[in-house]
Amino acid sequence: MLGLALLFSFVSYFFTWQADQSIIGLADRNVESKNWLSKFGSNIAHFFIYDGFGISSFIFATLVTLTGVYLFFDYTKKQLKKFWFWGILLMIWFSIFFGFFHIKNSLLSGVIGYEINDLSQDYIGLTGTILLMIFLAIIYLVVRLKITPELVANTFQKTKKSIAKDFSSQDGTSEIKKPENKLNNTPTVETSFETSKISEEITTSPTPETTTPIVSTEEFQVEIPEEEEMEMKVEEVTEEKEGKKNLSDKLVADFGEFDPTLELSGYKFPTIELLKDYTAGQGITINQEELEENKNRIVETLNNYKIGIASIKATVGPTVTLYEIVPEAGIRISKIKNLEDDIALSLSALGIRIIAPIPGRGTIGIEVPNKNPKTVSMRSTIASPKFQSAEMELPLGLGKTISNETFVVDLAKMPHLLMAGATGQGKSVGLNAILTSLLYKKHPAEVKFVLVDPKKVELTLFNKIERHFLAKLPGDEDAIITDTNKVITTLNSLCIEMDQRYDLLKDAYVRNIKEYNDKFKARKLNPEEGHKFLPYIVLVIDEFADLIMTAGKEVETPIARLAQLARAIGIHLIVATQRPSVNVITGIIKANFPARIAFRVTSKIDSRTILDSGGADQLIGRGDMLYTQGNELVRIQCAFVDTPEVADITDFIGGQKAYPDAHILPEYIGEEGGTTLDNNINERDALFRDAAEVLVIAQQGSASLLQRKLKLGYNRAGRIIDQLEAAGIVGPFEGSKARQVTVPTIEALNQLLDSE
Ligand SMILES: Nc1ncnc2c1ncn2[C@@H]1O[C@H](COP(=O)(O)OP(=O)(O)OP(=O)(O)O)[C@@H](O)[C@H]1O
Repeated sequence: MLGLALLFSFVSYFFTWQADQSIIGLADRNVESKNWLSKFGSNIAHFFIYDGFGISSFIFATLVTLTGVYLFFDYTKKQLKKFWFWGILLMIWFSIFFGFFHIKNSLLSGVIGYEINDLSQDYIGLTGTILLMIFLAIIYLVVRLKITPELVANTFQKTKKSIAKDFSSQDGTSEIKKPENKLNNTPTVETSFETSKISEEITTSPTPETTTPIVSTEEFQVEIPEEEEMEMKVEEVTEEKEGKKNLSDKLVADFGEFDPTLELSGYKFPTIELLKDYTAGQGITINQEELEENKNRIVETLNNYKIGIASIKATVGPTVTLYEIVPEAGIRISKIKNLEDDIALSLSALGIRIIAPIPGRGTIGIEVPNKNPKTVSMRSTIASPKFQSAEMELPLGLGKTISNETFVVDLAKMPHLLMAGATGQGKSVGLNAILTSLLYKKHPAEVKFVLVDPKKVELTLFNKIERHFLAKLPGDEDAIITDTNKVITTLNSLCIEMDQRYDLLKDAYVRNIKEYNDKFKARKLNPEEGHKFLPYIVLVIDEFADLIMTAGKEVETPIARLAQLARAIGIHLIVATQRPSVNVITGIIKANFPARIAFRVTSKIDSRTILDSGGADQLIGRGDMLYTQGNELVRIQCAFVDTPEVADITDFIGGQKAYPDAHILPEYIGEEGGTTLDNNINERDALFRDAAEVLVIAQQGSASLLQRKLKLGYNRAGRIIDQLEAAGIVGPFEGSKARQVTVPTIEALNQLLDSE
């Protein structure tokens, strides 16, 4: 508004200045001003125009208006600053410039313009002043308006061309010659620019005076690059980009991301109603009497041993209650730990566990079993928000912790799980809970199970979901493996699958299955090059001890290999065993299974084997378990899922549309599959002789020996063994035992081979 007021008063000042001049500065109210804004207008206009910068004060008024607009609309302040800087300079330049015409009209330059002009004429003379002004004008044009000599030359050339065109198409030559001459005669644009300015400023209103020539030159400036240079460049860039904007983007745009679940798009996840709610109406009831009683006994027992307690706190869990005590200052923790049995005796309870100290809390924990333990139902675990909202690749809802929190872990992060527990302590229920968790969270396209069940009865229910969730060897009837020999073949087949997956990952330049699948979903990997969506494979082995007993190293070696390498390509192992003795859970297996679950075991030694510490021997059974992932132990009450519930779930899934077959694992031609005993010398492996020597020296016909000594893959070693059998160097397959070597010495071997 101030800017507009200035503009109005400036404009009207031109008509009324002579009349108002006499009243300037007078505060007399009787005197009237003819200015549109009365005395304010005449005073302010007089100050700016007469005493200040003359006609160029309009630039100032414009700047003030512009500032108002910028502030009102909250535009960038940087641009505004630029306007002010150049506006003020332009105002000074014009007021000095109009100083030349001061005599004719004193309003043009204002006092400041006139004085500066006069001063400079005194010092550098009229010519000097004119040259200086021209110099300043050139600077303004080049710096502010970016009008460079090249641009001017270009403009001239263009105009020349168009004139020449017109010239050839028209007859009236004299008319066109005129402007051409004019253009040629003016060597720089500045001079022509200035003359046009002068004439315009004197005759017309001052506001457009400065802008008209500028705008016209700007138009020129923009036109040239747009027509000649810019377009060419833009075309090139976009062409290149579009060419490179890979096929995948186009495919995704056309078909959307690849959806692995498409084939079974109508698949319905099992509903929560299929699970029973064992806790219905139970809730967590706190038995105050029991709590008080236990507390008193703990305090009493400790007092008997002269251990004072500063404070005691209880947390009631589903099966055990944790009493956290803070001993008085100066009490040794080891003293309390040594009293474990005495406290157990005084509480007359099984399964007391003392945690001294509880990591991260600074207290000592005494876990005492509840008189009335609660069952944690699978239903409550699955329905818990923690499980439902778990953003995990393979979420497992294991049960509830001592503070009644649902315990959910990611199998993909573990990356393999070892479970141990004496018979009847809840191991099979635990396995079912794990499988149920995955069935509730994963689509059949995302995960496949390889189930090994030497007991033959534990996992049979899962047969019903064979064509949805199970993986099997080609040609096999049953997907659930119960036969030891099949286990060896399956494990080796998984090793081949692992190698193949690593090759795919390598080709796709990714490091793990998640990145690979993401890339595949984004259609960046070509299925024609062998790429495919890779489901997670979960290998579950029940009764591992039984397997080790019958197959020994033949099972251990591929398991160790899978455990070491398979995490990145999405093969995860869950191994359960009754007897966690050291010859079952060997060092190499232990090292690769950081996540472990221990149900109740019978001895401290077993507990140490599985957990590397005691504690599992003090559990109370029935799903009471300890979980570790390499660091501290967490006591969990395993979720309970009964066989009829599992049957319902597998019925529900099995009744839906399925894939034509189970997921087929790669074929493994091992020792067992050596049916083609064709003794063809020409088709022998290049390492045939070396392999024969290795076996003869070792007097042991095993494929894994060849793999180790000659650094071979399973496939190749198996093939060589077949060839050796065909050549009569090793005996036939003998189950878990290594084959017999029929050639006693190297000399005999050489003789045999040379005579062939
Ligand atoms: N989480 C649990 N909550 C309540 N009860 C449980 C739980 N887990 C197991 N039980 C009880 O313990 C019994 C034995 O469990 P389970 O069959 O899982 O034992 P196991 O360790 O697999 O035995 P085995 O090794 O002989 O197969 C179950 O029938 C059930 O009554």
